[in-house]
Order: sequence, then C-alpha cells, then structure tokens
Amino acid sequence: MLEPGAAHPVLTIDEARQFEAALFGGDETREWPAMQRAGRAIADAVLRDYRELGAFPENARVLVLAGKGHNGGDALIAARHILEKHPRAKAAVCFVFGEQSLRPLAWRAHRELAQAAPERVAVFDAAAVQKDGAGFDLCLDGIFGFQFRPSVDERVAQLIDSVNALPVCLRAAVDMPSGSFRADFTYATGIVKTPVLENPNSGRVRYLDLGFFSGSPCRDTATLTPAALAPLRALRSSHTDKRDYGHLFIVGGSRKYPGAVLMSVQAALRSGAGLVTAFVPESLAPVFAAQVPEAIWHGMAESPGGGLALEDLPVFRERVSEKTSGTANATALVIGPGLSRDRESFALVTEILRINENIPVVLDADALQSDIIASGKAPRILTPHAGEYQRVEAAIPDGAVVVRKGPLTLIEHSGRKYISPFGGPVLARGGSGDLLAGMIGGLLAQAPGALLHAACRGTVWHGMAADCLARAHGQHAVRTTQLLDFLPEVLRGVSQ
Ligand SMILES: NC(=O)C1=CN([C@@H]2O[C@H](COP(=O)(O)OP(=O)(O)OC[C@H]3O[C@@H](n4cnc5c(N)ncnc54)[C@H](O)[C@@H]3O)[C@@H](O)[C@H]2O)[C@@H](O)CC1
Ligand SMILES: Nc1ncnc2c1ncn2[C@@H]1O[C@H](COP(=O)(O)OP(=O)(O)O)[C@@H](O)[C@H]1O
Repeated sequence: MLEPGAAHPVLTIDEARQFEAALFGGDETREWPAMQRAGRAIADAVLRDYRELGAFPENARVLVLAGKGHNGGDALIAARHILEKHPRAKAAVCFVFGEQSLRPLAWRAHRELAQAAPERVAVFDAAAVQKDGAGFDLCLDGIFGFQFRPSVDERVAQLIDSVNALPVCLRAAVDMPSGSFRADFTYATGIVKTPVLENPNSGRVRYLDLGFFSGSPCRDTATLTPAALAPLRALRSSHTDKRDYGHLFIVGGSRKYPGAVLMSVQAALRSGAGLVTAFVPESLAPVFAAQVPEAIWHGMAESPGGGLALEDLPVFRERVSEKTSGTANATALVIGPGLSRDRESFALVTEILRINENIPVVLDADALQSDIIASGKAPRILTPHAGEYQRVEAAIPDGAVVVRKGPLTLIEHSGRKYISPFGGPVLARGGSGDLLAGMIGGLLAQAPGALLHAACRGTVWHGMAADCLARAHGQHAVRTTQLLDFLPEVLRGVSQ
C-alpha cells in the first residue's frame, strides 16, 4: 500500500455518479463552488500544458464548445480565468444545443464569462465555427460529461468532426472527450473515470485533484498524485552519511549499446542513492568514469560479442558480498540497460540473480527475457515497454511489481493498478526508459523493502520531470538526459 494521498481511486461511471450524488446531493449551492474550483483548475492546467508549445499568444482565440450541463459550465469558467489572465485573448463560445438549453449552473458560468469580458466574448453558432478558417489557439470541449450515453446526434457529430479538422494548437477536453473529439489533453476534474483511460481520443490524461478524496484508495485501480513524492521533499536527517542512502549496483552495457547504462547510472545518482556502482564491459569503464566520476565503475571481462562475459561472475559475487565503506553490500540491483542480446551476458545475469535472493532487483530492457525474470527468488520490479511486455507476459512471477511503460504508464502489483498521469511524448526518444530504470533502482536502493513505492515514485518523478522539460524547452529539440536537470525542480516545486 502507498501512503495516504499518493494515489486516488479511479471510478467507473456508476461509481462516480454515486460518489457525486453522495457528495453534492444534487444541491446546486454545493455544486457551484466545486464547479468554480474545476474551472480554475482546468484553466491553470491548460495554460501550464500550453507551455509545451511556447508562450500563450497575447491575442489568443479560444473556442469553447459548451453542452448543457456541468462540463459546459466548467469549460466556461475555465475560459473566464484564461481571459482574465490574458487581457487581449478572445473567446468564441458555441452552445452546441443552443443557449436556451443551458442548465442553471452552466448558465451562471456563461453569464459570468460574458460579464467579465463583454467585448471579448462572442457567441458562434455551429456554422460559424465550421466556417472559421483561421482556426483557434485553444479549444475547450465541454459538450458532454460522464452522464453522456452514446450515440451523438448527427448534427453534433458533424460539428465535432469539423472542429477536429480545424487548425487548433491545443485541444482540451473537460473530463471526457465528447464523441469523436480528438483531445490533446483530457482534464479529469475531481475523479478519473475508467472510460477516459480506455478512450483513444483522450490524449494525455491529467487528473485535477479537487479534494474529493482523502486516505488510501480502496479501489483496484488508482491514479498516482504528486503526493507520492512527499518523502523526497523532506529534509534528510542530519546525522547521516552516504552509507545511509543505499548502494545500487547496475549491471549492463555492451559495445552495441554503451549509452544506455551510462544514462541509468546518471539517473540513479540523481535519485538520492548514497552509492552507485556500475558493472560494465571493461573497454567502457574508463571513458564512463571520466564522464561520471560520482559512480564507482567496475570493468568486467567482455564476451567476443562485446557484452559482459560469464567469466567475471566470481568477481561480481565477491563484490556483492564484500563491504564497501564499511557498510553492507548492494542494497538493490538494476540489470539490463544496454546489455544487448549476448548469450554470455544472459547467462551471467541469470546467475547473478541467484547470488543473493534478499537483494531486490529492477529488471529492464534486454534483461526482460522469460528465463531471466524467472531466475532466483529475489523480490523484483520489471519495467517493460509494450513490446517487452508481450515477450515476457506469460513468465511474470507472482508478487513482481510490473511497470508497464507507455503513453500512460501502469504499475501493477498484487491485482492493483496504479496509473501515472504524468509525462508525455517528449519521452518518446531513446534513453527515457534507461533513465526510469536508474531512478527506480536508486529509490529502491534507499528503501529496499518498498518495491511498489520505488516503482510508483520513480515513475511519477520521471513523468513530472519530463513535463517540466517539455514546458521549458518544448517536445522536439531536446535530449533525453536533459530530463535529469528537472528532477530537483519537481521536488522543490519551482515553476511547475
Ligand atoms: N543510447 C543507447 O544506448 C540506447 C540503448 N537502448 C538499448 O537498446 C536495446 C534494445 O531496446 P528496445 O527497446 O528496442 O527493445 P527490443 O529490441 O527488445 O524490443 C522488443 C520489441 O518491442 C518493440 N518496441 C521497442 N520499443 C518499444 C516501445 N517503446 N513500445 C512498444 N514496443 C516497443 C520492438 O519493435 C520489438 O518488437 C536495449 O539494450 C536498450 O537498453 C535503448 O534504451 C535506447 C537508447
Ligand atoms: N508518448 C509518450 N507519452 C508518455 N510517455 C512516453 C511516451 N513515449 C515514451 N514514453 C515513456 O518513455 C519511456 C520509454 O521507455 P523505453 O520504451 O524502454 O525506452 P528506451 O528505449 O529509452 O529504453 C517510458 O517511461 C515511457 O512511458
């Protein structure tokens, strides 16, 4: 179990309906403040995410697609906040079912928007939206909420299709994309509902915590929150030294993929681990030591293929058992980054997994092979991407923590699932996974009994740092390892 607040439940539509009925009892005086909070949270999140594109344009054109109910109200309130922050921005509001169809709270939200910026808000009918060749900087989709039941009527479907075809820099859906609306981001207000996670039109799912939940989630599926990082934000105890922060051993690298293990080591060093020792092919060790002197580099005999040879197994065995700086040996292992598919290296790591079954291990990349993941009994975290997951799925041992990486990373353990609503396509470049493995390993080395915590915390931290990177420099012209420079910012809450 994670600490309270680190994960909030993901609910089915029926559960969410019951939950909201219990929370608000259909009482508009209680619903209105929640709608205000949702609208503000959407505005803040949209403007923050927009930074991945650059500055929000001074003369931004914002298209608001408002349905009849709460989602329309949330979108209208969000538009008001955006216009208040950007005094030259304009909103085109399309009441998809007509202005007269608005329910009381959505109507109130509309009135407040119109009063806040009367000369900058225009009502567009569907035809005006469809004809708008100039396009929009931002579109807020608040047509349907989770009360929506397919199917969408023909007229609305056509409007959504034409909005999909318009030039729009960022498409944001409130709570759930309406029909076929293709969102770049979906902002789940207060509750993440299961269909959002399955909808291919959701884009990136952002959870906006409106304070509905406290305590530990009692559901099988939960969404991780920034509170998962809380322990990393605390001051370290004064009477400590490096021996108190774990010793991570990383095994990997090959002549074919030298860089992957170097990236894992760099990430592990940034995760707070006291000591990091890397076991790499001997031809690589001196170069790596010159680049990253904080790690202890151990050159191992090389196989003819340029991987780690089996011959140095006794050396590794000795290093695992000996004391370093008077402290215990390795407190966690990471095996796999850049290992390559060398038979000897596979044999070596299979044996390494049998040396000490008390040391928890992260198995990544090429170490994700059925025979390897089944070797030994040490507690383990597996970090497969979709292709690797397919390769090893049938062999995953009971009790393993599995970090299923992808656009929406899912962490599975003992029948529970935790999703990470952080990170984005800026991570779609070689090395992102190597960094994640190093971070999870470094966290695990510091708390070797807490596998689930290390997996969740590492994934959240990595994803949030990726978001900061993309906001600072965009998604395109960056290098994977730049993510590491944003790890402190995530913990210290600077300009997120
Ligand atoms: N700079 C470097 O040295 C880098 C080295 N790398 C190393 O490259 C080796 C091979 O890694 P691969 O990840 O290509 O693994 P594999 O070649 O084992 O991929 C297995 C299967 O998964 C598919 N696949 C690959 N990436 C995927 C993704 N992100 N999502 C879904 N399916 C995916 C592939 O098409 C393939 O069918 C590993 O040793 C890895 O550590 C990579 O980490 C990239 C950076
Ligand atoms: N489109 C995306 N959105 C969010 N995260 C992504 C996206 N693409 C990749 N990632 C993340 O980047 C990492 C890639 O890992 P992996 O595929 O193992 O790459 P590598 O080749 O660098 O080891 C994972 O953490 C994955 O979740």
